[in-house]
Amino acid sequence: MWRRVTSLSHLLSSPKSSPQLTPTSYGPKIWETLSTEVSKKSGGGIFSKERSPFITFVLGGPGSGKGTQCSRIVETYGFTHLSAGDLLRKEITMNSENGAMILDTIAKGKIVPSEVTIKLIRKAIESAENDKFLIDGFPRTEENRIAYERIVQIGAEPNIVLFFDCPEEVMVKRVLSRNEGRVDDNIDTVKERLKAFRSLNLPVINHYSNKGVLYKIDGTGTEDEIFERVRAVFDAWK
Ligand SMILES: Nc1ncnc2c1ncn2[C@@H]1O[C@H](COP(=O)(O)OP(=O)(O)OP(=O)(O)O)[C@@H](O)[C@H]1O
Ligand SMILES: Nc1ccn([C@H]2C[C@H](O)[C@@H](COP(=O)(O)O)O2)c(=O)n1
Ligand SMILES: [Mg+2]
Repeated sequence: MWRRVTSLSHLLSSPKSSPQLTPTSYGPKIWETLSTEVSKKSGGGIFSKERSPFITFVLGGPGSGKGTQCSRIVETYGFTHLSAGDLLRKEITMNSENGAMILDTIAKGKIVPSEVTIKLIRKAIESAENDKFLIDGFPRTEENRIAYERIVQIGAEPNIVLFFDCPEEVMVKRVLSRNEGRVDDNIDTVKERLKAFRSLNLPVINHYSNKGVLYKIDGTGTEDEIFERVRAVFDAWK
């Protein structure tokens, strides 16, 4: 298991309330004890004492650079990258049972019901052998977050939450220059996605800030400059 080895307090986002749970306040030993107790009582979430992976949620508005930075983290630190958006888009491509509903929702810049997204994430985690995951673009809403906590049960809190903080005009410019044929990369849908980000995702980000696990990263500058900021977080764990 990765343990934090260096102080990161200068990177932690300011908590909204106190007292705070900081990453050091639940070190591996106490964690193992708690996991065992919960495991005896619970009906079996996807993690167990034998398997409690290191989970990083990667959050930020549309075009804030989540996917780009996740690729760099994968290369450097060996995480498995699970993008909620990519998992949903795959359902559209495969013309699955929910494919049409997902397409309609994404095209409108809205959020897909949590039970659909969580099933895809669950399946992806269960079929991977890695013990380090980057879950990109999830949880997007409080409903997403609660759905995750229900299926995970043990270790419901992520170890780290990265938040790429970026001005809206920079995000819009990046999304509109992305040339990947995404149905939601147009100005009308981007406006809706920004609205959804402000009203639904910011409360989730605040939740993790209050829990003391949020690392707010300046998402402006070049990809290399941003990755240097990301490295400061991951190099402090091993
Ligand atoms: N630092 C950067 N400077 C300029 N362009 C960037 C930077 N980081 C990413 N990009 C480009 O901006 C676009 C959006 O980046 P990316 O796909 O990583 O964002 P995202 O947060 O995953 O967005 P979404 O939520 O829409 O999936 C991409 O075309 C990417 O190549
Ligand atoms: N938890 C999620 C993640 C994504 N979606 C939908 C809505 C997003 O606008 C779209 C694209 O996601 P992205 O690739 O930008 O992360 O996918 C969702 O409903 N729930
Ligand atoms: Mg992305």
